[in-house]
Amino acid sequence: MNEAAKTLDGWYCLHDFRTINWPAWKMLPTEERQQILNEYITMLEGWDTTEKAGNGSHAVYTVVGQKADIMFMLLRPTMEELNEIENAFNKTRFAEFTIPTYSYVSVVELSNYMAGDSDEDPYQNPHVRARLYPELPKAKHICFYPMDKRRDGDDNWYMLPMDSRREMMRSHGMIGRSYAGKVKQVITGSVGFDDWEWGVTLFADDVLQFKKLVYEMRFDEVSARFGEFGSFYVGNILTEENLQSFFNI
Ligand code: VOV
Repeated sequence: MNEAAKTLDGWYCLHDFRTINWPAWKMLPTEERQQILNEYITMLEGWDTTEKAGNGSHAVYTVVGQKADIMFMLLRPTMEELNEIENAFNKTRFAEFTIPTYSYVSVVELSNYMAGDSDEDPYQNPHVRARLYPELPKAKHICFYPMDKRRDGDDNWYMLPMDSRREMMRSHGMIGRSYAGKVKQVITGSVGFDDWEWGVTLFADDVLQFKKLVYEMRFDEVSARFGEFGSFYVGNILTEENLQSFFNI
């Protein structure tokens, strides 16, 4: 049997995409809209408390285009907690004015392609921990898409020997590293959890860097030969400061 890459797995991850039912939202009296927003803000403050305690992280972005209006990215130590947050959100009054459009379930993942030989427990390494249990950056922009590695005839990633895969991942990592300080990536594994094999979430203050990075990677063998991609979602951060104007009618 071919050697499977070993993964380190961190926090569980839910990407939740919603459109806003603007016609219904518009029908509400201003005061009621504000009450609903206050309840929503209270929920976000709860998430902030969890984040500050180091027990999870979250990101809230508006989505450009018609695939969704807002997206939540939630990280928690267990699948149960993700489900609890999802259910709690669905029971808020605010959720009554949202329509789910897409969701993605995964877990923060690091593979051992780049790992050196060491006897230490990687889960105790602070650098590894910072990547498995990340505080999501408050970057201006987010880009999310799911992807697979191809399994088709001669282009079957899963039939390649470990050394070939490692070599290609090294090249992938080199391109990625040249975007250090411009794009931060969070790779989440979703084999057995959702319809694609990975979720790719990118954060940047300059939105154009997403296009440059993804385009450059298309010429790199691992993406050129083996990458298969789902829908792309791109958006802008929804902070507490711009939340009022976003929901204002
Ligand atoms: C922002 C830059 C960036 C950087 C630095 C980076 C580096 C690295 C390293 C070093 C490694 C391997 C070890 C590990 O950490 O797991 C990976 C792993 C991975 N990547 Fe990556 N990647 C980036 C960015 C980055 C992008 C933009 C994409 C999408 C590809 C594209 O064509 O659209 C991607 C995908 C992945 C995936 C799906 C995996 C897991 C593959 C597997 O088979 O297991 N990735 N990645």
